[in-house]
Formats: sequence, C-alpha cells, structure tokens
Amino acid sequence: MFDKLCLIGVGLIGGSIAKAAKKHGLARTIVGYGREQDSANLALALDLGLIDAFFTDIASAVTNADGVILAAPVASTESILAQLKPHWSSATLYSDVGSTKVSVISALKAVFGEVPSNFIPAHPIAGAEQSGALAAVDQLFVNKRLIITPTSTTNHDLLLKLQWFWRRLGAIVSCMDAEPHDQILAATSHLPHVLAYALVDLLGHKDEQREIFKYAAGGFKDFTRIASSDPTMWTDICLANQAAILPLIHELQAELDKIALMLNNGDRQQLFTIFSYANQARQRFLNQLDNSMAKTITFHIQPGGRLQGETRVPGDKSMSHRSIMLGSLADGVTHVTGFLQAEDALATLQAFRDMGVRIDGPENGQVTIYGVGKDGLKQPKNELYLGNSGTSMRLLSGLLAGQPFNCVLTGDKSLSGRPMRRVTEPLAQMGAEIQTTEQGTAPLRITGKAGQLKAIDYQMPMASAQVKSCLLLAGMYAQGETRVTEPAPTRDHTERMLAGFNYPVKREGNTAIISAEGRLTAMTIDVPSDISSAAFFLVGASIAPGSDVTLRHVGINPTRTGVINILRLMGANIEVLNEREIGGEPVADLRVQYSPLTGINIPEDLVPLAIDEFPVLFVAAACATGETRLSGAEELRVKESDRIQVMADGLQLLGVNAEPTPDGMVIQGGGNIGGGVVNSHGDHRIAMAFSIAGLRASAPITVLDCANVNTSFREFKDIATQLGLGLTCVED
Ligand SMILES: O=C(O)C1=C[C@@H](OP(=O)(O)O)[C@@H](O)[C@H](O)C1
Ligand SMILES: C=C(OP(=O)(O)O)C(=O)O
Repeated sequence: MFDKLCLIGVGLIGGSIAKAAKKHGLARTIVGYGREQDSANLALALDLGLIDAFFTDIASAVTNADGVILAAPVASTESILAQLKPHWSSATLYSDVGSTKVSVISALKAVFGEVPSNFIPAHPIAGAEQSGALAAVDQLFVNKRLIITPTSTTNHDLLLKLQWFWRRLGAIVSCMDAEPHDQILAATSHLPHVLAYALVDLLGHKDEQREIFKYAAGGFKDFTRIASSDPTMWTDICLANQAAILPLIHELQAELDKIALMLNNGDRQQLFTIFSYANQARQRFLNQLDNSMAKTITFHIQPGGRLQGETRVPGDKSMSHRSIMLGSLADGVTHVTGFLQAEDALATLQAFRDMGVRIDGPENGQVTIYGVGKDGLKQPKNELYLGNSGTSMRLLSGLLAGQPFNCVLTGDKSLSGRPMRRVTEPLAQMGAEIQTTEQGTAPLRITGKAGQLKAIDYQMPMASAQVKSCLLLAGMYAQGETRVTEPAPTRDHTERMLAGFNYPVKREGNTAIISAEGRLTAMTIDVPSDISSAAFFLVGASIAPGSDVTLRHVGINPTRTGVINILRLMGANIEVLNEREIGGEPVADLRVQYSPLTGINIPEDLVPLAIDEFPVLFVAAACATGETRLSGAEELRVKESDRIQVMADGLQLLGVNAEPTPDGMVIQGGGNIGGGVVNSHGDHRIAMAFSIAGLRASAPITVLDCANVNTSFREFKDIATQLGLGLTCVED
C-alpha cells in the first residue's frame, strides 16, 4: 500500500488509476499535480472524489509521496523529470504510463545521466478515445495488459511493488525490454492509429465528403474508431516512436502496392490468398490469446422436431490433416478437393506454411500444395501453434523429430492438458529428443535429430491412430524398419494415403511397417465427407420420429464405420448407397430413417472404430429403450475434454440416468430428456451432441461454450437447421 500516491496528470489514465486505487484501498492519500492551466480538470477530479488534493507546484505535490506516477503526455516527460529532479527521493517508487518506452528511458538519461533504480517505466494498454478526469473509470485496467520495461538497474523490491499495484487494479502484468515493447506497440497500436487518421484525412478532404460519410457503414466505422482519439496525444506518441513506426509504414506501402498490382491484373487467386491468410491468422490469434476479442458462442435448441432432407457434410478431418502433411513432403504439386475448412485442419495447414511450404487456398475445399520434398521443410521462425488439434500435435511430433532443425509445438488450453508421453516415449526410444512439461504435456520442445533416428518395433499400449501415425511418420526418417503394432485396428488413413503418394508401407496382421527408403510423389486427393460429422445426423434422424436424411459422399473406410455398426445393433435404419472407391478410400451415400432404438452392450472391438462418435452415441442410448453399456473406452477421458465425465454430467442435468465408469458409461434409456443449460467445456463434439439431444427433449436446451464447433464443423448450425433442428446461435 502507498502512503501518499502522487499522480502527475489526472486525465483518463491518471484519473482511472486514482479511482481504482481508491476503490481497492491501495493508497492512504492520493494527490494530483497539473499545470496552472489544468486547474479546472484538477478541481473536477477533486469534486469527483478521484483525488484527495491537488497542486500546481510540483514540490508540494511530491512531498512525502512514496509513489509518483507520471500520467501526462509522453512529450512532456523530460520537462517533468527535470522539475522532479530537485525533489527526488530515493525511497519513492516512480513510474509512468507512457505508450512509448525508449523515449522515456532517453528522457531519464538526459535528466539524470542514467536510469534511476527507483524509476520503473510501465505502460497500461488500456486507452480509450475519451480524455480528461471526467472519463475516468475504475474498471479501465481490468483484464488489460500492463507492460513493465525494467532496466538492468531497476530496484527489485520496487519492481515487485509496482507489479502488485497493477495486478490489484486488475491488469495482466508482463515485463519486457523497452525496444521490443516499442516495436510491438508500433505494430499493434501506433500504426493502426496512423492508418485511421490517414484514411479519415484522405476521405475528409475529398469534395464528396458528405456523400462518403453519409453512406459509410460498419467497416468504415470500425476501422476509423481510433481516429476519434486525442490528436495531441497521438502526435506526441507517433513522434516519440517514429523509429519503430517508419519501417512498418514502408512495409505497409509495399503490401498495398502488391495488392494494387493484383487488383490491376485481376489476380483473384493471389488476392484471395492474402485475404484468406489474414482472415485465418486473425482467428488463430484470437483463439491463441484467449483474450477479450475472442467470441463466445451459445447454442439454444428448441425441443422436438425431426430431420429431413439431403446434405453433404464437410471433409474428413483426419484425411485433411494428412493431405497437407504428405502433400508438403511430396515431390510435385498436390491438388486437394473436399478439404475441411475448419480450425483443426487449418492449424496443420498453417504449420506447414510456417515451415516454408507454399499452399494456396483453401477455397471451396480446394487446396494446392507445392511439395518441398521429404527433406525440404524449413525451420519455422516461431513456435508452431496447433490450436485445439491433438492430431496435428501428435503427428507433427513424429514428423519433426528427425528434421535438421529444432522447433516448439504449442496448443490451446485443452490441447496443453492432453497427454503427449504416448508419443514422446516411443519417439525417445527411436533417439528423438522432445521435452514436455513435467506432466508430459505441451509445449513440446523438439530438438531435430536428422539422420540419427533408429527404427523400433513398438507394441502400442492403447489403440490410437495418432500414436501409430506419429511413429510411421518418424519411421520415414529412421534407420531400419519401423514396426508399429496396434492392440486393435484403428483408422488407417496414414497408411492408405502414404501408399497413394507411392511411399512403401507394409502391413502384417496388426503391424504397420515403414522405412526411410522411399519418396512421395504428388497426387490428387478427393477428401470425402467426415463420417464423424455425419454421425450427428445419423443419430439425430434415428431418434426423431418422422426423420429421413440422406448424407452424400461420406467416407466409409471400415476403420471408421463403428458408428453405423453400433447404431444398427441398436436397431437403426441406415442404408449404405452408391458405394464406390475414390482415391483409395471407400465412399457412399448414407440414408437414415427414424427407427426405435434398443439399448445394447457395445462390443469393445467397435470402440476404436467409433472413438469420436461416443458423445452423440450416448444421446442415442438415452433415447433407446433399456440399458446401454460402454466399456473399454478410457481413451474418451483424454480427448478435447473428459468425454465420459462431461457427457455424464450433461445427461444427468437433462434428467437422464447416466452413470460414468472409469472406462465407459451405463445409460438407462427411455427417451425422457428434459431441458436445461449444459456446458460443452469447449469440446466441439459435446456441443453438437447436446444440440442433437434437443430433438427428443421436452424443454429447450442451452449449450454453453460452443465456439470450438469451428474446429471440425463450421457449417453444423446451418446444416442442422436446414435439416430441421431448431437451433439458434448467439455470439457475444
Ligand atoms: O488419427 C486421427 O486422425 C485421429 C485419431 C483419433 O485419436 P486417437 O488416436 O488419440 O484415438 C481420433 O480421436 C482423432 O479425432 C483423430
Ligand atoms: C479427438 C478429436 O480430435 P483431436 O484428437 O485431433 O483433437 C476429435 O476431433 O474428436
């Protein structure tokens, strides 16, 4: 706690610090300082109760203050420091809130010859367009970032005190050097302000300004909001940080020239590539940072109804991942159609772009991959962020273990909690070096061991296609013959696609065998619809009387059709029509009509073949007559959520008798599903499963935390409503 906190400047930021510090009792007395001409604002701050007293002479203001915060425009920093110097106290904590930090450090050196150990530069990233004491709010810093830029001489105790102070105001505090701070802020704040001012200046001076502004809609308003900020303040900030802003302006000019040329040449593909890259990158950053810009999505389901019609669900996720991975390693250009445009597959796509592979698209499911050859990947400049996608992380860990570069794999909160030792341990036996957290989770820090991996003969302890695929991909870089034996068959897309790319893989019973002898030849891949996405409608139509749905072009690889077999055992009416083979994978149209279901003991050998479909199969079980028992499915506990617990909790909340067991669930059916608010825990398949439950519910169901449906099935809401589900989606 401060005894006397002095704010040099009581505008929006200074006033908000005062207000929040008072609210949280962080200072016994708070005083303000300003120039004579600021008296009216200071008097207002006093009236508003932000400060206890104000002064227009600095000596009185800082006498006995143990905390002094400069909250005046950055351009005045040096002159304020010069005024403070005669009254400097070594026991006082001095700090500031300027948007640029190198200039503050220069001002300190100019006045004191060095940076005093008790002046700690800081910057709350919490501006607003308004200014003055009247605009002050005590919540201004809550969940906002506050960057401290200590120097080598900074007093450690005072640094801790400043961090404590800002955390108490609600800020998320981090530390970095002044130079990177200024570069980051130039890019994320200063350049956008320059652009907003420039655009309004340009359009404002046009003769037809009235017309332009009259018709200016959301985009213009969003883009130029920050041009309403205080021009004096922003002139000062831009001048103070011109060294970091200028190179960015030049880069942006080059980018605009590039776009102008594309427009001039009518180059649709290139323009689309830029726009779609930016679109995906923005979404990725929002997810990655989990910040206030990230949206939350809630599904509201009206009870009852039926599903009718014909549709094609998006492309298979497992195959989409693998098409990017193998296409990138191939010699030549691979064309993919039916690619899944959802966050998981896009995370893999981005990772390979980050490793130097040119990939055009996706546009309408079409992707073109300019393969770099088996040894052509380049070291990524940054960590590879894989979002929510377990498949991306596990397969990439194998593929990257034997590369001639190091890299780090990271993911979102859910992925960072999933077990990775299942891949890092067998990879270590092959000679790989991958560091995990103590809990065996991501980030995975991979030290590339090019030419040093050795083949192993591995018996997998669990039936996992991800582990199998990871080791096969590592085996492509290992000396000798890598043999991977699975305890039960799992999806074999990696093996099939490798063969499609002409890379030799053998199969002996339950063992897949690969070696480094081989290269991949580019191919054309038609990705069929994902049976895991189709599953929601297979169940939905089976449980809702009057339903009749045809799902076109669905992949029915026998290692994936467990859901059809389980539903048929329960009495579902599913016809497999127009069976055909496309690019080495069997495909069919599936027609499903309502049929009363009966509970069963789910055969354990079907579990790996329907592993992702259990959330919605539990809903089918709740609607069946009698009891359904699942065992041997402990893997469900380590998916995007603990799918056994989360489904049991949600079903119980809806009035279903669902008892979780360590490796499965026992559900007493009967179809009495009530309404209520269930939480998907950020798991896409849970969100969609509970939406389908609405078809047989007696009251509305609200499903929270559904944004991750976008990881596998962005079109779910549209397709489900088009088929007849009463789903509305609310975004905040
Ligand atoms: O190899 C794949 O593409 C996948 C394998 C399965 O995971 P496990 O191997 O962990 O069972 C599955 O759950 C996942 O959605 C996709
Ligand atoms: C388990 C899943 O995916 P992943 O492991 O790739 O995150 C899934 O999609 O249900």
